[in-house]
Amino acid sequence: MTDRLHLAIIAGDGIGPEVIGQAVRVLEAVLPSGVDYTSTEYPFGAGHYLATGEVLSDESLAALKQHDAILLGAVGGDPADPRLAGGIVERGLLLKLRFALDHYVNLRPAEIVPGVASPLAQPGDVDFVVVREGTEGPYAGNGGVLRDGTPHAIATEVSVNTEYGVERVVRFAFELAQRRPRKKLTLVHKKNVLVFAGFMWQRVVDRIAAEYPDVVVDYLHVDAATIFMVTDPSRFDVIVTDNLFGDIITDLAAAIAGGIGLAASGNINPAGEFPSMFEPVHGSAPDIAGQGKADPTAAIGSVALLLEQSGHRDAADRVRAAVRADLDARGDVARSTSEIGDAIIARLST
Ligand SMILES: NC(=O)C1=CN([C@@H]2O[C@H](COP(=O)(O)OP(=O)(O)OC[C@H]3O[C@@H](n4cnc5c(N)ncnc54)[C@H](O)[C@@H]3O)[C@@H](O)[C@H]2O)C=CC1
Ligand SMILES: CC(C)CC(=O)C(=O)O
Ligand SMILES: [Mg+2]
Repeated sequence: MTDRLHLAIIAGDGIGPEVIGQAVRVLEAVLPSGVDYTSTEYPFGAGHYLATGEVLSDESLAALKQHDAILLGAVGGDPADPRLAGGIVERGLLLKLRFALDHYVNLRPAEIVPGVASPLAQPGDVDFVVVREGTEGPYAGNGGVLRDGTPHAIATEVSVNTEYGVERVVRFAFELAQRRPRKKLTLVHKKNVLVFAGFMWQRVVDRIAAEYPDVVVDYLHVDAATIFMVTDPSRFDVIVTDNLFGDIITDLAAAIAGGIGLAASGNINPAGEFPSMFEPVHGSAPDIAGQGKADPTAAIGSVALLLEQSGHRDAADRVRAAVRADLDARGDVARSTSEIGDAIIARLST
């Protein structure tokens, strides 16, 4: 346990500030009194970029590195705004942070808890964790356009997979699987077509599996994984996968586990060389921004992951218990963002 938490808050765009407002209230309500806690808000996001021209300067990155953890809402503005073309904020801020802070583990748990309705006809057990690689794959920025603007333009987006990068995230996933009761790890890839990267992932999994003989190892092509996530989610325990597949299947995982408004995540730098960053799986949801409709539960669940990673396990458990109690009592009554925050805070045990 660390007794210092100097937190950076990037509330971001759209519903980001709405959900982060509630998440910070919860965090501050559960932090043990002896912790040296400070919070610093940073304005980064699409709005800040449009107002100032800064996405994330080197000085800002250096300032963020001084913190113990980062809590992020969501970034991204109107996709139709030509000034934001090319994912300038998503890539220049969010991905830049994940890469610069070496967040090679993108941890995304999915669980149906009592009181939560799943759209699945027969929900079964949804209780798995996706370990998504966070620094490589097609998101690494290796690509370009030839003959741009002509009828013969060629666009490439190269998936980068290093043995080093794959090995460290696969090892993390095995460690996690070994600590869980079912001890099962599923590699999700597309090795029947993406043979160069897929074979590397499989080879690394096979090699590391020898060190974890009590972990059952499975493989699924990503397309089949989406079938089983809907028809038989109980077959998953820990999933390890690359950056792109992990992005896609975790929105699906969120949907089957009660909705994107509930899905928390952590961008983890396991060795603690750099601050880890915690954020809901969802984006800035411009379609509901400013209406008090956003569910802050995903952001609050991300606070639980932050507390856990910072060594405050009791506080993390208190947040999770309060979220569970609230979900169990929620019913069909529509509540505003702040009403959900109030209800969860009221359920925090002492
Ligand atoms: N980590 C991040 O900062 C991310 C940013 N984005 C960015 O966010 C913007 C919008 O992206 P979309 O593809 O529309 O994905 P989105 O996740 O923002 O929204 C998808 C759907 O889920 C709903 N939704 C999302 N969060 C919710 C919540 N907490 N409560 C209730 N409903 C919620 C939205 O209203 C929308 O109908 C884009 O600019 C995108 O690039 C997208 C994903 C992640
Ligand atoms: C906006 C993307 C860069 C990120 C994303 O969708 C995610 O991490 O889930
Ligand atoms: Mg996503």
